[in-house]
Amino acid sequence: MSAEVLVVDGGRTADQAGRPVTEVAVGVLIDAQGRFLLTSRPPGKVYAGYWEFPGGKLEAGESVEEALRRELIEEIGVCIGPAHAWRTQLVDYPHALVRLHFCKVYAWSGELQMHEGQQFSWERLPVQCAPVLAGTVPVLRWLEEEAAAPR
Ligand SMILES: Nc1nc2c([nH]c(=O)n2[C@@H]2O[C@H](COP(=O)(O)OP(=O)(O)OP(=O)(O)O)[C@@H](O)[C@H]2O)c(=O)[nH]1
Repeated sequence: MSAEVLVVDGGRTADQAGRPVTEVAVGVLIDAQGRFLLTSRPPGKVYAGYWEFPGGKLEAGESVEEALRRELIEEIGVCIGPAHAWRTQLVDYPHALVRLHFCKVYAWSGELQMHEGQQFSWERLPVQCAPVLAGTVPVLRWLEEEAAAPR
């Protein structure tokens, strides 16, 4: 769990007081070879073309796991097994203040299908795709830390 706010684009001080927080469920899908899945943000969305972990906003009444399961079916065509809550990160973008709930996922069914015109890549550290979304960068650091000192 991280209490720090990541402030992105604009060079302002964290001005999150009073802004609504958008809760976002994000999946770190890890395959049998230890690779993780990154997808590019679809055309037409903010930060289109930037690479991120797949996921999306919680709808009213949804848990993080429910939202993640729904989003991944909608966006990449796979139905996930258990979502293991891992870390959270508050990110202050000019367009939104988001709380990212990162979950590790080791099991899913179905073949990857990019339903929104994204690209996908199974990655290892250091990642080869660029640019990476600012809110994704801390996750890569956490993965590095875990690789250096497995829990
Ligand atoms: N999915 C995802 N979103 C991230 C990550 N890192 C990060 O800062 N975000 C931010 O979290 C928010 C997620 O919104 P989204 O646009 O993907 O969600 P969504 O599919 O529900 O959007 P919609 O409103 O178009 O339906 C965006 O502001 C995005 O910039 C990440 O690794 N994965």
